[in-house]
Amino acid sequence: MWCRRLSHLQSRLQDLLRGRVTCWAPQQPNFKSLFPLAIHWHHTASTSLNCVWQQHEDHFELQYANTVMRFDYVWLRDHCRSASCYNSKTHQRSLDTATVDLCIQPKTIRLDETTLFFTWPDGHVTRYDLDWLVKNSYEGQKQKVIQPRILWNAEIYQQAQVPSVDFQSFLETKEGLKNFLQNFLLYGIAFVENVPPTQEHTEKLAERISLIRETIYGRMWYFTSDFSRGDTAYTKLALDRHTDTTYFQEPCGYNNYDRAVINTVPYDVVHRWYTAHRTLTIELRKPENEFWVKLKPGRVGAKLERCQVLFIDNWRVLHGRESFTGYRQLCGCSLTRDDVLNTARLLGLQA
Ligand SMILES: C[N+](C)(C)CCCC[C@H](N)C(=O)O
Ligand SMILES: O=C(O)CCC(=O)C(=O)O
Ligand SMILES: [Fe+2]
Repeated sequence: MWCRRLSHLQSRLQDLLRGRVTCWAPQQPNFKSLFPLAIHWHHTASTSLNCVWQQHEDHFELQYANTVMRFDYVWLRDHCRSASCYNSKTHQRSLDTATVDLCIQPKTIRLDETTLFFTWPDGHVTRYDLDWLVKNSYEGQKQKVIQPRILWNAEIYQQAQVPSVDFQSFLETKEGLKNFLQNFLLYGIAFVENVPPTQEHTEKLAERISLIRETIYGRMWYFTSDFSRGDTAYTKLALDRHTDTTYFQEPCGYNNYDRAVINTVPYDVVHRWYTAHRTLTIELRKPENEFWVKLKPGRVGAKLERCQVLFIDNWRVLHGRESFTGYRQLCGCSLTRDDVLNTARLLGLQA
């Protein structure tokens, strides 16, 4: 009898969790006697809402919008949006999380239309809209569409024929900026064309999407092969693929030239690192993984021509150059990742 009831109960619970049952009352009057811990399954009045929830000993379980979510009670108290717990003007928490009892459980839970009301032992009431819970739950986040990233090699990128964005459109239209950022997020590189070949215009472009990051090389850098800095970038030498500023606590990404002495791990770990480094380097140096771009010069002699600006996501794409002869000048800057992603999000992109 016990195992039958149990299997019967389990199958009903599974039905419930799979959303096949929208409202279900225990079959036997002495249902509570079956389990030491009564399982409170609650359901909505209208089946259209199709919301089922259960108050467990240590968490709250909610099935809604085809998602089964589980919430810790401290989390439910901590994320309260009541006037005393949350500053809706600044979107900041006023509640001191450290004052929430880690063993807190709601005294009552009530669903009214699409709002759940949790009443806590001290009488405080927290209300959650069901859609807010889906959007902010761990299970809801997992389903969220994340910004796709297209992994590419030279052939894939060339075939993609990714359009550059024109300088004017990038600076003056939301569409132009959004298209640029969409490509940048997808591929990790993106071009702006027809840019007047001046540091000021390059700076204007950069400030359109981010704050400019001041580094030891200055805010906007304008450099040539004059060895004005003790760095091979300021020479005519070829530079193998790399990213810059790896010696900073908040680097753009990693770089073999600037790598300091490895002395933070014992020799056997060092050897594993070299093996991994070799695997990565071999992959990076495969010709099919190299995309060569001949940057259009903006100034040839006294002649000024509009040129292009290349944005690189240093966390995804490395850069380098061939050795060269003659005079060559490059202007650019480093951007702060948070601000680039923030601009993309403000335009509705998943960044
Ligand atoms: C010339 N420019 C200012 C662009 C940066 C030079 C960076 C040099 C250094 N090797 C590094 O990788 O950080
Ligand atoms: O000269 C170039 O094209 C790039 C040099 C470089 O990698 C750098 O300055 O960080
Ligand atoms: Fe570099």
